[in-house]
Formats: sequence, structure tokens, C-alpha cells
Amino acid sequence: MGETTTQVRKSVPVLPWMRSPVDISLLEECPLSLLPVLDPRLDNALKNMGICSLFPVQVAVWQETIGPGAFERDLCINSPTGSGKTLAYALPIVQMLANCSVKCLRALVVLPTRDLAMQVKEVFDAIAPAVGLSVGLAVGQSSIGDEISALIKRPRLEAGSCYDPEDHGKTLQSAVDILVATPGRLMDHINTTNGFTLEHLHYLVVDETDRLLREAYQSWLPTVLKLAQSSNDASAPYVEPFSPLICVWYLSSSQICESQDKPLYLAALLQQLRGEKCIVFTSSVESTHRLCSLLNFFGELQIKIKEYSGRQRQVVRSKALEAFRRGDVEVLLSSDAITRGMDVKGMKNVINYDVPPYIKTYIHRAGRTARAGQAGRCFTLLRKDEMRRFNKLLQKTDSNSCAAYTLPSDLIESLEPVYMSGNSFAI
Ligand SMILES: Nc1ncnc2c1ncn2[C@@H]1O[C@H](COP(=O)(O)OP(=O)(O)OP(=O)(O)O)[C@@H](O)[C@H]1O
Repeated sequence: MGETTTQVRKSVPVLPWMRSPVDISLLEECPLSLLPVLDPRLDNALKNMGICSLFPVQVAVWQETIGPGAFERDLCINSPTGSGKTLAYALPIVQMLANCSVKCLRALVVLPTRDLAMQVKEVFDAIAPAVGLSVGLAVGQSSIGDEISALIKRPRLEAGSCYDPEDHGKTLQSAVDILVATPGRLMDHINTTNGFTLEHLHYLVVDETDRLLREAYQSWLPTVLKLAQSSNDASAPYVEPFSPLICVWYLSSSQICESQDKPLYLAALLQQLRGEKCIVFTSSVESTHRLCSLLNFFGELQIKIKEYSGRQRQVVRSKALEAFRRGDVEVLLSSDAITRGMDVKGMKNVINYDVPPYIKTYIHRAGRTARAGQAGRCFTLLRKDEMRRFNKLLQKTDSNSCAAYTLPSDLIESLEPVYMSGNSFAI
């Protein structure tokens, strides 16, 4: 980099991870047996999860943290959807904390939604207890009292000793080593929970970074950084693996139809894909709701369909997601807001009922399938007048071919009478 003496320029720091990025496309999967210094207890826990080798992004992060990189720099992880970023950061953090004998909050993972936080907690829960670590959850829409009891250990008072409120904050201790949180609830604990402290924090993960940083949530990030860096142990490192997600790949298909026939085509497509888990994306919570009601008029379909939407109460939404994960529900209808990062095993098909407005949206939707090296399909229902814009959108991807998909006409005809009668319902 050249220096200039005549001009005073506002300097933009080039961070270490920008200067020397690691290209994960050059790496291969690594069997656990060849992974340097993997704690045997974690090796076991991973095998119990059915994991026998690490994916390239996980190998790269391992090398930068536990391997020669030795956690010397912040990390920014940018890899395709479904490539295994969660374990990429969870495994090194758990291995690094494995030998901490004193319990305190040393790792914080922040995610934008409760469902994503629960999903990530599950990954930590699968490995952390194997090395004696506890994982906590701080998310909205659950009782803060219960959460405090789970996160903070209260001292047992000796018989005869008096409770001194002055001492209170000092004697309380963290009951967890790792906390997975959404920003709003995290701020609640920072502001009001006695004994909740970030002064021992070594590792900070900001997952879904672009989304989290777009929404300031009471300036949670500056607050966390300030509290973490005010630690007595000034040399304590913290790591900030970011994961904005950009990239594209694979097989997609489109189906051209008239606007008023879209529900009919969708019903026919779902009929054809019967028995396979599908997620259908619409453009808004309202149209999700309308479409769900409409599809449920097709008694013929005999497919279990549920909506998953931001306007539902959390408990209803979580139930729908659980039923979908278990396979009791085959089709989930949703708008974009809450599905990003969602990981559902065996998701075979993504259907864009409404064309995604941006390429990024297309990628995030399509990324709900073909995860972890599995096959998957992405269908898009298009009106004729949408084709040009859609083709332009696809040109921005690495793989811009999109085959036309034809549904058998007898299938459509068989559903038509039901659809025509269903159409007369006011929805
Ligand atoms: N090493 C591995 N071997 C087998 N399966 C794995 C491995 N690592 C992760 N997985 C599985 O791959 C799937 C995708 O992982 P994950 O959700 O972490 O992806 P992601 O990169 O965070 O995706 P997104 O960008 O959509 O959030 C999960 O079902 C996870 O269990």
C-alpha cells in the first residue's frame, strides 16, 4: 500500500481479515480423525450428531482459531447458505473454553430472531456439555424471571448469615459459559439483571451480521463492546466472526402462469411434490395468510399446510415450525422476514410463490434447501410479464440457468373444479 505525504486522507483501516482472506473454495472436507488437536470428548459429541468430517468453512475457521491462526484476529465468515457456519464458530469456541474451571460468561452469540437463537443453541447444546460447559438462552417472548434463574447462580446462604443487599451484585455468578441471545433481551439483562456481566467475555459472535447491524436495537453492539472491553483483563482476546451471506449455485426451475391461476398451479405443484418438505415464500404476511386459507380449501390435496409468519404469536409460530421439522406438516408458507438462517433437515423444495424482489432475497430463500451438501430444488412461479426481470435477477448469480418446469395438464384440470368453487369464498 503506497503512502501519501501531500494529501491528508481520511484513513480507512484495512482489517487483518480483509488483507489476507482465506479462500474456502480451495479447502476440502476434513475427517475428524485428521483434525489437529480436537478434544476427544468433542470428537465423540460430533460423532453422536452424525458428523464424521468438517465442511470446508469449518476447516478454515478451525485453522484460523485452534490451528496456526490461534485466534489472533477477528474473523469474518462469508460462505454459502447451508455450508455449516454455525458449527464453524461453535466448535472452536467450545474447544477453547473446554478447560475453563471457573464458570463465567465468556462467549456471547447474538442473532436477530428467537427461532434462530434456539436453532444455534441446539448446536451448542450438542457439544458444550461434553466438556462441562453450560449454554444459556436469552430471547424475547419468554419469561424474563425464568431466564434470570437459568442464567444467574444465587449463593446459598449459610444458616444464620444475613442477606446484605450491598453485597448482592458481587456474590451472584453466571450459571452459563456461553449465551445465545437476541439483542433486545440481551439489552434487558445488561440493563436490569443483577449479576449479569460481560466483563469476562472473550468471544463475541454476530451471526446474520448484515441484518443485525442494520437494525440498531438500542445500540446493543457498542454497548456490548464497551462492557466487554472494560474487562480487567485487558489482554483478553475476543473474536467477532461475521457471517453476511452471499453466494449462489444450483438447480432452479420456473413455472409460467397467469396471475389468477397462481394458487391453482401452486396446489398442483404441491400435489406433485407430495411427501417432500416444501417451503413456499410469499411477498408479505398478509399474502401468506390468504394463501394458507386458500390452499386449505383444496381438501383434495390432503397435504398438511401451515403458515409461519411474523404476525402469529411466538408460541403458535414455534409450534408450526416444530411440526414442520418433525414432518407432521409438509408445507410451510412464509414471507421472508423470519426464515433467514432457518435450518430444517430434509427440506427438499423451495417455492417462490412471489418473485423475490432482490437477488439476495432469492439466495436466502433458495438457501433453505440443498443444505449441508444435500440436493434441493428451487421453483419460481412467474407471470409472463415477470420473466424479464427474473432472468435479469438470475444473471447476477453464478449459475444463471433456470429450466422451465411443466406441470401435467391433467393434474391441473383435476384441481380446477375445486379451485373455481374455492375462489368464490371470501378470503
Ligand atoms: N460437518 C458437518 N457434517 C454434516 N452436516 C453438517 C456439518 N456441519 C453442519 N452440518 C449440517 O448442515 C446444515 C447447515 O448448517 P448451518 O445451519 O450451520 O448452515 P449455515 O451456513 O449457517 O446456513 P445459513 O447461511 O442458511 O444460516 C445443518 O443441518 C447442520 O446440522
